[in-house]
Amino acid sequence: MRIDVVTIFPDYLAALDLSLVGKARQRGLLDLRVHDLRDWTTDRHRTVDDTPFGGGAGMVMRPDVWGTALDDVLGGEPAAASPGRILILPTPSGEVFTQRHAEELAGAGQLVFACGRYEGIDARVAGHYRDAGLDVRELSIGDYVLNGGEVAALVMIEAVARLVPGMVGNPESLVEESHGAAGLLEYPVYTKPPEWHGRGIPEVLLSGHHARIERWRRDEALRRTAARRPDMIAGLDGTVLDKHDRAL
Ligand SMILES: NC(=O)c1ccno1
Repeated sequence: MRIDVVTIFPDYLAALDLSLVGKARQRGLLDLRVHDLRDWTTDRHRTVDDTPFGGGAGMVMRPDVWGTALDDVLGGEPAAASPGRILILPTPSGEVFTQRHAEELAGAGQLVFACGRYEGIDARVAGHYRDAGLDVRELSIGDYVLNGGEVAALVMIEAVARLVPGMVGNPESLVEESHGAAGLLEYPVYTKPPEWHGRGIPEVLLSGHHARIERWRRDEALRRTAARRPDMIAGLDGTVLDKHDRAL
């Protein structure tokens, strides 16, 4: 998978050289490229923004600079001729990014993140590439406002990259995670020492009885989800909950 990030703060993406994503880059699992938007400016001040039409506070990022940058990063072909490519604009006004998005995006050939700053990117940029047939997503990582799209891009890249085959050592570890296939939050986990500040381990986890352990973990996942995210319980497919679950 190729991931491109276009930003006026390339150093913000330095974290992508670390940990799992960094190792994946070294192993050739991810072709991750960070671009400085100002490299596509033509004036000596390397201007990327201007005042908003209609007035108002702040500045808006120019469509002409973004257009030349994205045309280059998208390979210069007509965008529509490139299936498997997705242009992502992180924005607080976007659809909320979820694990389902991460799973879908992990199957793309190329993700291009356009990180806006100031009051955002001129709306014609998204429209131009959408009308050209490119899959354009305006996505938010949550109901709050950041100073730019870089942190949101980091969050989405990590959530996606870890799902790319070969990224995590044991793919099994992805199965029971929160927001995974079961549609629940993950159960509580414990490790050594067996006692800590007078707190022990749930007995069942020491029993070696796998069926009981599995049942306990599912019960805890259901209890935790019902307590913290009742909306997720409401959204469960009716066939997911068995008689025992419903009795909890
Ligand atoms: N909530 C967000 O994803 C966001 C992106 C840029 N500013 O806020």
